[in-house]
Amino acid sequence: MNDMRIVERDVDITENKITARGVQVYYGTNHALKDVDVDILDKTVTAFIGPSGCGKSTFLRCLNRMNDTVASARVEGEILLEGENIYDPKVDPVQLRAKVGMVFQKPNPFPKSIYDNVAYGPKIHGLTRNKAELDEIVEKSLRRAAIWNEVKDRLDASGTGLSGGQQQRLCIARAVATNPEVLLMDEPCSALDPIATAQVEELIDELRSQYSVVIVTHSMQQAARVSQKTAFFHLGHLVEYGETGQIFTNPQDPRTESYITGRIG
Ligand SMILES: Nc1ncnc2c1ncn2[C@@H]1O[C@H](COP(=O)(O)OP(=O)(O)OP(=O)(O)O)[C@@H](O)[C@H]1O
Repeated sequence: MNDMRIVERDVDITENKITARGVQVYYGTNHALKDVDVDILDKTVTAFIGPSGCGKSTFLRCLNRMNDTVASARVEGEILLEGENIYDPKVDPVQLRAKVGMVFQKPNPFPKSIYDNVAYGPKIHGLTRNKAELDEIVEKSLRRAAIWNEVKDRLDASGTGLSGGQQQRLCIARAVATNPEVLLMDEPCSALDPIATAQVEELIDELRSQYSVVIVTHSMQQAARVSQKTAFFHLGHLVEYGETGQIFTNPQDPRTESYITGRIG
């Protein structure tokens, strides 16, 4: 793949956060993802785009072993997080998911207080020694998710009582509370109105100063607005990966061109 060579040439290898090589995913006999190679960079937003059913979410879920929870799913190949194989039997998937956090399509706060939603991860992973440290992490995470000012006076209120956009930012606060290295977002704005979408997109841009962010989106406009790198998937193949501007203005593969010009979808 030409674009892989461009990335390898232009980017200092130390900036690589995740390296995937020869990744195959099967659901029973359905070969859903075929021989995917990609380098996901640190402090970068990478968008996964492509028509429905092409394997975007499947690949995203490989990156924190969420596919482990699907009985029929089988993953082959190699996925390295900072050089370590995340599928090594020694790796605890729960610990992995603290390092590679995930935000889902539909905001899914726990039916607990706003405070407890954010405190949950640091508590189960033993990241704090006392209440003062936990308070500090909760505040820092809510600030990072740009929702602190809206909730600071009602931290004991239920997370499920917030608006959809606030719930999604609360879920982002929950994901960053365990100090992850990578944030995976599966269509994080699809249940949000345009104002909440704009807020979350702005937040994604801010988050990239600290994390490697990977976002699955159906919206090419969103991919163009928020990402620096884009990967185009089609029928289980990663067809093209490169600079977002280049993918949208000068795609190298005719399938990418057909998709971005609306001829396949
Ligand atoms: N839990 C599952 N069990 C069985 N097959 C699945 C499962 N999840 C996905 N698949 C299959 O894997 C293929 C890729 O699906 P996937 O959800 O990854 O695509 P996608 O590009 O994210 O699609 P969409 O944009 O519609 O969400 C499809 O053929 C789908 O039917």
